[in-house]
Amino acid sequence: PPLRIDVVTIFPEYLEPLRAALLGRAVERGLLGIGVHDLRDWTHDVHRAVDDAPYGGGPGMVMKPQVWGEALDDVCGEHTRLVVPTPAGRPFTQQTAREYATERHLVFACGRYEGIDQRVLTDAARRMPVDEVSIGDFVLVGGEVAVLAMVEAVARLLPGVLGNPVSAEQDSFSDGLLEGPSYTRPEVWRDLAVPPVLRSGNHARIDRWRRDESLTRTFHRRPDLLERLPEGSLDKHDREV
Ligand SMILES: Nc1cc(-c2ccc3ccn(Cc4ccccc4)c3c2)n[nH]1
Repeated sequence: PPLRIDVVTIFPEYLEPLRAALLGRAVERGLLGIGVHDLRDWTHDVHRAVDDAPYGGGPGMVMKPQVWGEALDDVCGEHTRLVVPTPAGRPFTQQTAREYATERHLVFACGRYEGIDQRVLTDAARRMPVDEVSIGDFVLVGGEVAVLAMVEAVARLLPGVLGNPVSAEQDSFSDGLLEGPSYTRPEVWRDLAVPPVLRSGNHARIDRWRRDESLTRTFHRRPDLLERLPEGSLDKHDREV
């Protein structure tokens, strides 16, 4: 059965982009299921309160455990992995996306304010795997944008979602290096010419040139990725680049 994704948020409209374009069509074609739920549907008070002041003081508000507990009781099932975006999370990487693409059911809990009462995650972890994940070392206002990014990264790995599956394999991060530059017509644009090797038809030379571009770009922009390459990833020529 296709992967099912549910998102719980106080701003369901923030997740509308999941209904558009490539992802929207994949849902229409039954390649994955997406449900978006308004957290306030699980409130019982007239003000539909989802937040309260933090114990111990400090700025901002914290999301109430009771409301989240009831929402997750309804939305999560026996095959659910709960994913909670947070600045304090483990890094979400392409490897994480690959793992999530093999799951049966992902529930994304979108926090706002200063976050969700920690007991919600502690309680959920009694029944299901719970991942607190960060999409990068920058601070957002809530989890919704992080969920949009993660859902897109996961969905594109699902069979049939991308037009040309090959490009998912030659991912920026599949050989551990950054993608090099890309070019298309015209051959000269604002007096800038396409690198002649790409028009040579010599595919061995083209592949070597592209790999050299990837190595150079990775060395300059993400030297950390070069440290983490598996042994033997770089041949003698690579090292000379
Ligand atoms: N990678 C990443 C994730 C987030 C994120 C995710 C969920 C929430 C829920 C509330 N906030 C605001 C917040 C700001 C600072 C400290 C604590 C909470 C969130 C931020 N920011 N950056």
